Amino acid sequence: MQTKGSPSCCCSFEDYNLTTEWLLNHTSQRPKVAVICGSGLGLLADGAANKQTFRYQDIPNFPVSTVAGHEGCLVFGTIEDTSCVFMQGHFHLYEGYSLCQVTFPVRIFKLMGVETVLVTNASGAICPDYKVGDIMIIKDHINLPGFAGQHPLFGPNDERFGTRFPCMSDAYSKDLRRLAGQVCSELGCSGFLREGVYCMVSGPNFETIAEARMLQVLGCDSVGMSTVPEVTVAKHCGLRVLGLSLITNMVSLDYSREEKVNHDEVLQIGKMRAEVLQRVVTELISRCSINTH
Ligand SMILES: O=P(O)(O)O[C@@H]1C[C@H](O)[C@@H](CO)O1
Ligand SMILES: Nc1nc2[nH]cnc2c(=O)[nH]1
Repeated sequence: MQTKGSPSCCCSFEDYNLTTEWLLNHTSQRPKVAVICGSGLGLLADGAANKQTFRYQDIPNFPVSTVAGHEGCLVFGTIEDTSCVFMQGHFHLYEGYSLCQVTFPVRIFKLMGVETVLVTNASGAICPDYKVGDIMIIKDHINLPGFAGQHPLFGPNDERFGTRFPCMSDAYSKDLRRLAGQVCSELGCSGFLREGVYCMVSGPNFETIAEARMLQVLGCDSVGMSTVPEVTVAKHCGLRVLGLSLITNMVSLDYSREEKVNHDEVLQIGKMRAEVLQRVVTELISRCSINTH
């Protein structure tokens, strides 16, 4: 596999197979659900039993995490009867990875037999009604880097994974969104639960005020630097997807605002909501297997 920064797909089917075989030979778990933990949300794996952990650096072909709040571990475990895999830390374009590398684990999960992917992230609120600490069920997304030619499915299409022109109008499973809403209200989260549109920008800088205003006009409720490539690749290869975004800060839409967002604040809000998010994720997974596509 090529290293950082390749413009289109740099991973061959053999690369994916090699990593899949390695993992299948090193764990007896056969995960059905994969959870991708966003910034500061690695604790989501704590609800699993029978855990087995691999560091990314020890897994052949796996990228490594370079950002604070991303532990860089793949954790296998079980929640009730469901075998799961958790990514404690995921990869970003701004780290210098190609989108093929960013999304590499998703295809590994597919080859391992995963059927459902639960993506989580930290994002800033564009919608002025949102509050810090809100949990937003992702209803839809805007792939801003994709508009500019940074797309994970660029290059020759491998039909073994999916079609050349995947439909994205139903990227986030309606059934899973409904289930997430139910679980959140049963767990007492209705007061800080939202459903909205997530927009990906490449980062690493946070938005200028003019950019934030543009995103608001475009219909975005929140903005972050991840998730969309993973969801696109997951949908391409037929996985069903649920996305949960933790609102960690309000994005400035006004030149008079004095607050300045920073990554430490993002991680701090992650810590504040980690426990409740963990309960939501654990409950969702335990009910996932009895809810079909
Ligand atoms: O990895 P996610 O998308 O959860 O984290 C967001 C985007 C940046 O990585 C980081 C900025 O604080 O938070
Ligand atoms: N682009 C972007 N990413 C974020 N991740 C967490 N907060 C933010 C934000 O305000 N903007």
